[in-house]
Amino acid sequence: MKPVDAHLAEILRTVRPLDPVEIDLDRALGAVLAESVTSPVALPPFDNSAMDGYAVRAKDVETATEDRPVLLPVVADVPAGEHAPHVIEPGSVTRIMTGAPVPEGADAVVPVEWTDGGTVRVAIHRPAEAGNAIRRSGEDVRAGDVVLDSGTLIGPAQLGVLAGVGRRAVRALPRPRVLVLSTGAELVDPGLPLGPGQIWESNSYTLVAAVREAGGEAYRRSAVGDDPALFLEILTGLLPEADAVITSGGISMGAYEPVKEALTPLGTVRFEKVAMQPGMPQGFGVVGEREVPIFTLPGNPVSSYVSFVLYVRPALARMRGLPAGPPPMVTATTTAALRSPSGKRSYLRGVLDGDRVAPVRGQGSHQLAALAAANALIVVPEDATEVPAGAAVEVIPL
Ligand SMILES: Nc1nc2c(c(=O)[nH]1)N[C@H]1C(S)=C(S)[C@@H](COP(=O)(O)OP(=O)(O)OC[C@H]3O[C@@H](n4cnc5c(N)ncnc54)[C@H](O)[C@@H]3O)O[C@H]1N2
Ligand code: MOO
Repeated sequence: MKPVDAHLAEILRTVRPLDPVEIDLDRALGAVLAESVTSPVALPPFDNSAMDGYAVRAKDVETATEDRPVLLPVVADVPAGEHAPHVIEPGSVTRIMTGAPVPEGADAVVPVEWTDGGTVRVAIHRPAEAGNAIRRSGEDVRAGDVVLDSGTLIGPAQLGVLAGVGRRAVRALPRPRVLVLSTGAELVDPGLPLGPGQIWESNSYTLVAAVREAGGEAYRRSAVGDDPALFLEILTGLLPEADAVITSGGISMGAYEPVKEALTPLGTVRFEKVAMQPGMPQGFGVVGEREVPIFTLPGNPVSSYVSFVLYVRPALARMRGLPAGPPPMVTATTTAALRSPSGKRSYLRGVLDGDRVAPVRGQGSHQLAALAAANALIVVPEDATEVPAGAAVEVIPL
């Protein structure tokens, strides 16, 4: 059987980062920058007020106290967005709002709370030091500064700075478009009634969600049936829109294995047994002229999700231009004894709580509810068949 690490290594050798494209800011969340972004202007672009209050000369208010406020005429109002250049003469002030340009001649802002709030004449009862509540031009970013390096993952704050430096679009690696196809004649979409021998289709829901969580855009085509020709027709029809394909089911030893039967003749997808449980039957390769990577995951629900975590998630990271490797692990103490088949790496479902992990009841690869109760996979190495309670184990948080 093929070792887990060898299977991942083969996948990561095959999968390439997507080509960068121009992406509008509104669609750029989760994309990875393929350019470094500089600011065309200083930020803030002009000296502006950090508070609502009065723009003053600090010297004019230096004697102000609660008992002996300084009385000054208010010569203008400066709301944010104002562009008329105001100048204050010694002994006068303007009203000013947060974000409004500081008038020429003023060197401090007195917050409204230190005044009587007057609009014609204001009584100021606390002095302000020069520079008080003024945000200087360029103190965030200078014109020409790099604000984001190439390779940066665009999250909410990065979108904010892109917009803040006036960018409408960026050159970036897009989020991979992933087609999720589930096969099986016994599958019925949730919401429809079950007939005899049928079950509700769940894998595509798990996998679509997992793709989205991993930064991809997912498209579902559920319950494709068990006919290899129809499977191939559907796959071929949807392939032009996909950067990667995930299938579930139809790859093991049964009489009706549509995925294996349809893809084996192409010669570009390999079906093999990987030394792991769950998830032993695996297939990986490329399809179509664009050599789109395809992950043919086993149909058992726990097997397909575990396979996603181990193989597809790192591959999507590589496609996005992010660091890609095995899932991060932490060490914990198992609260109960564990069993694992010899020669296979087990990924047991567990609940990780601090530095302790408890295996859940129900370790079958069909046990959806047990998977949903877990928040971690407990890794038992190939050479271990039993692990006593209290032993240290490696755990993959989910
Ligand atoms: N003779 C052998 N039989 C099996 C072997 C084997 O080595 N020799 N391997 C077993 C293992 S391990 C697994 S895992 C499964 C993998 O089978 P397939 O990938 O071909 O999947 P199916 O047969 O289509 O389905 C397996 C199981 O999962 C349920 N299923 C499938 N798709 C979905 C879905 N979208 N939503 C919910 N449940 C799904 C399906 O009803 C089956 O119960 O093969 C073993 N057999
Ligand atoms: O190895 Mo299969 O994936 O038990 O469930």
